[in-house]
Amino acid sequence: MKHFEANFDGLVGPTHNYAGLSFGNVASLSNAAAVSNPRAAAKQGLKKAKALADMGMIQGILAPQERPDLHTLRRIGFTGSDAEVLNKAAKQAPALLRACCSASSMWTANAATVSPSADCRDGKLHFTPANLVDKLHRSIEPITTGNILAATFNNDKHFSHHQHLPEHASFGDEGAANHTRLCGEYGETGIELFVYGQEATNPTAPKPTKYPARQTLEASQAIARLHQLDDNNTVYISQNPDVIDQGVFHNDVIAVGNQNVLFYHEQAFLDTQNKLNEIKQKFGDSPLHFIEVPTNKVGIQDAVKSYLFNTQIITLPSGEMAIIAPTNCQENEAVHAYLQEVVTLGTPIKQVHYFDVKQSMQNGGGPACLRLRVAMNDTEVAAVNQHTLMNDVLFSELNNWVDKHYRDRLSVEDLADPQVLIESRTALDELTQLMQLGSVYQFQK
Ligand SMILES: NCCC[C@H](NC(=O)CCC(=O)O)C(=O)O
Repeated sequence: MKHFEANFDGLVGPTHNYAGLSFGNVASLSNAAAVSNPRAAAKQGLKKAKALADMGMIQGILAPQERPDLHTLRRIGFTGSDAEVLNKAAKQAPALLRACCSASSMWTANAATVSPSADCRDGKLHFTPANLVDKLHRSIEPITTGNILAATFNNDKHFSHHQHLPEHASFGDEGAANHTRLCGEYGETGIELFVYGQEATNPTAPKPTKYPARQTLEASQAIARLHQLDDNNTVYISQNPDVIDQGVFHNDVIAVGNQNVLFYHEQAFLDTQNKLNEIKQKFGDSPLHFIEVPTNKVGIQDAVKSYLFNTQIITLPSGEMAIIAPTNCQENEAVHAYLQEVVTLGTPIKQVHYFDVKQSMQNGGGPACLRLRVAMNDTEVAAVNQHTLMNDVLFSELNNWVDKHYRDRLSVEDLADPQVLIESRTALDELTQLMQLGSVYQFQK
């Protein structure tokens, strides 16, 4: 049996915009009200996804969500025709309208936590959509995320889909962005690392003071129970609250792992040495590479700005590992120098590839945010909805679809335009046919 790690990238939706919705996410706040280019954003994402497929990786695409979210606007009391609902919301509660228009589901690292079958007692691959309760605009994602995941991984024999955790701050869950898996070969049982920002039921535990901690220990533990993980293969690590207060709103802004490599900033965690020892002890005797980046080489601000750690580390078919980095890393002197050095350190990382994902970066989403990792064996890959897998045909179909439906300019004022809603629904309806997803959206029910 062969094993792979697939990446499922979020297709950027037609309403991609800069609304400044994510307090604690420096890029989102600093680009608030900038004019976006949804067409360029979608194409930047597709280009990265296709490049990975061309490198021999299994690459999938997850469909975007329906925005503006008329269902939520009606649920909070706006009435009338669709155009009237948009108009009333724009006049009476513009901030709520903006929250209902974000294309934030594109960051599929926050779509769900995924545990491969080798780690789970029942031998199935488990998915739990993230509840994303810390941010209003993201808290409206999980139900449709669950629909899209079920339509993509549509085989009950191999895939187990859970409901998102209870919608309360005690269970704040941001999905795979706070979850890393270390393993030997992808098919071997791995060590699942859960990184949290606060303990909901222990008020004296460390937590940030300026910005919110989006992930709780209680949420991480609930996921581990649901996914039937073994305690001997699970490690819980507290994020360093000081770095959350400097803009590290998810662990994947400061650490990333792949197979036997953990790449992290020296300030990423609390109790680092003990946690590294626990990982080593649970990982066993095979070689493990901890690549710790010191502050005197790359400071937290440089890491947050460049997204050095929001890179993907992938294992190429040759066995070599490559870092998939945003071009922003090339533009930062200290980070670029570090990346030139990292391939010489004698670790499995031998290559760095740069991609322009600036439309996403301006909202705080780098290459790693744009993808959900799903380690699978060949039987499981065969059980995936094949119309979601990237190849020459899907790439050209999706590019044509974007050209046909997406605007190249969108401001927050445009979000109230009923025409944007019509364009978005027309596009998504066509997409569900193209990717054979069935009716995953409210407007299709
Ligand atoms: N993993 C990266 C997630 C980025 C995302 N940004 C946003 O939602 C910004 C949206 C806006 O401000 O328009 C977030 O913070 O959850």
